[in-house]
Amino acid sequence: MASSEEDGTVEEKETNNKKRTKSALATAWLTFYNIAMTAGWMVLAMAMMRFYIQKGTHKGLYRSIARTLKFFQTVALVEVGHCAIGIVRTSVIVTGVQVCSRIFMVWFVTNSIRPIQNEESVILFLVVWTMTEITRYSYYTFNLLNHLPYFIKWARYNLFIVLYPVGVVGELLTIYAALPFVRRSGMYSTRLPNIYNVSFDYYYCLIIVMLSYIPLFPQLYFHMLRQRRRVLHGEVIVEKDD
Ligand SMILES: CCCCCCCCCCCCC/C=C/C(=O)SCCNC(=O)CCNC(=O)[C@H](O)C(C)(C)COP(=O)(O)OP(=O)(O)OC[C@H]1O[C@@H](n2cnc3c(N)ncnc32)[C@H](O)[C@@H]1OP(=O)(O)O
Repeated sequence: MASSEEDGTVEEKETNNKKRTKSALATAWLTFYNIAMTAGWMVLAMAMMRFYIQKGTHKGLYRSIARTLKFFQTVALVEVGHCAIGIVRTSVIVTGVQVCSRIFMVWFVTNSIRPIQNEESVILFLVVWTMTEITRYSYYTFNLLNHLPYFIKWARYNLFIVLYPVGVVGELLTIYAALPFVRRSGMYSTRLPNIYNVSFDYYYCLIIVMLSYIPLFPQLYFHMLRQRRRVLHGEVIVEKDD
């Protein structure tokens, strides 16, 4: 009896030690990740400002920052992994939609369709993304270090009220501007007849993506409003599981 109780205690201690090591490792990784991402988006912000000050135009700005943008936005895919393995308390679906829509905008719209790279709408969503990400990653970093200045917390849970819709407008206008080129060039499309007997039209795919903002964006926006109430006003929010 005594020995089984002792065994239980040893097992409990081992489990607790494992949990502590796991959570220390997770915290160390997340701190490193968030610092690197804050730095990355700050580099992007500075590169955009320098370009605009030197050239006096937004034309060519996208190409000048494309590599850095593609790198840091693509790396954000690991955030879906963070949710999946449970080291951050966020929904895989919410994070997945957010990250995938950004990656789609970068790789399959802005980067692949050169004629739209100088559109003002591209600059609009780039500026908005940059402001959002600098605030978001600095919030996570300071929060993990338990030294969170109130203005960063305030910015994280207030700026999105304006930035989120403005970013979405920039993204939608960019896709809209891409439509005529995609229709003319037939890019990423296959027409029948072909050996696979499959037809795909990227033009209609882009229209479907634009339409999918109607049901998806409000969900992300209301999710953030709930997070805002929870963090700034201490409300207890019960969210449905994934
Ligand atoms: C394949 C094609 C698909 C196309 C589909 C198209 C449809 C798309 C429709 C939608 C379009 C959206 C487009 C996006 C546009 C823009 O981004 S515009 C710019 C403005 N954007 C924003 O302001 C949105 C910002 N986005 C987010 O904040 C996130 O992406 C989020 C997932 C929505 C955030 O949600 P969540 O993580 O739940 O909120 P938080 O409060 O930040 O975090 C919750 C808890 O998790 C902790 N945490 C999360 N990440 C980290 C981390 N990296 N490090 C450490 N901790 C983290 C966080 O601290 C919280 O913890 P607790 O306080 O303990 O709860």
